[in-house]
Amino acid sequence: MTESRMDFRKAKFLISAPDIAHLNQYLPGDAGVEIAFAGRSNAGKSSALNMLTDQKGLARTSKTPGRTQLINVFELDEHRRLVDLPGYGFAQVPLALKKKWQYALGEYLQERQCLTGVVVLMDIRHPLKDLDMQMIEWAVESEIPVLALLTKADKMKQSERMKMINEVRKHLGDYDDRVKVEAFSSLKGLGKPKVLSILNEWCHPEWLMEAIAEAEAADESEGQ
Ligand SMILES: Nc1nc2c(ncn2[C@@H]2O[C@H](COP(=O)(O)OP(=O)(O)OP(=O)(O)O)[C@@H](O)[C@H]2O)c(=O)[nH]1
Repeated sequence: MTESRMDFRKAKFLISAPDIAHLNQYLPGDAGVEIAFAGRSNAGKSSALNMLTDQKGLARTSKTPGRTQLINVFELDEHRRLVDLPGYGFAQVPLALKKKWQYALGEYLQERQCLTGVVVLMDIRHPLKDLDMQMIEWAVESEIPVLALLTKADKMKQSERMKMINEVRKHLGDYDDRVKVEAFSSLKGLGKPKVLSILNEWCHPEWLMEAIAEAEAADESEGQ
């Protein structure tokens, strides 16, 4: 049986694609499991990916909002990938360019069959903006589980942090278990074990485990 604990430190950069057409060209088949990281520009997507994989330079971080303009794909193993999506909601970008990224983002979300879970990253100091809510609602409607990650949690005192987590949980309470809410700090590692455990669960859907077990059984009987 295949090991059921992912080693996220093994993540490696696979490709950057400007749109889904390029993604399908590089990665044909739309198969396996993809976990996407989405959020407003500057929410901390790249920093979170680096912290979760213990690799400082895996995803490019920046003080300038709007740096992640491409769909960046990182491979965990032959069946599973993490995806850094273009940030949304950044005003200071020429409209034509913004439309191009937002189109690529929408296209990815709508067309990607292997999308198994979405991490929606929001700065803990101002979460649940309109576009975040749209993203969460879209995922729930599409029956894709969501992890609402409140980033930069180190910028708040523990008591304020707990208050904010509870407020966000209350606000998203109607979605029950379909939307989980956690606080996170890429700077301090706060929330990391909890997030890794959720990602690990998403990496092992029953259908994939069955497919892997079947393939292994077929290999074994061929080898006999
Ligand atoms: N204090 C603190 N700063 C953080 C944290 N995570 C990210 N930052 C900072 O926030 C800024 C944006 O982080 P990125 O990880 O580049 O954000 P992004 O969402 O990938 O940004 P885009 O490329 O615009 O989509 C950087 O200056 C980071 O150093 C955190 O947990 N704590």
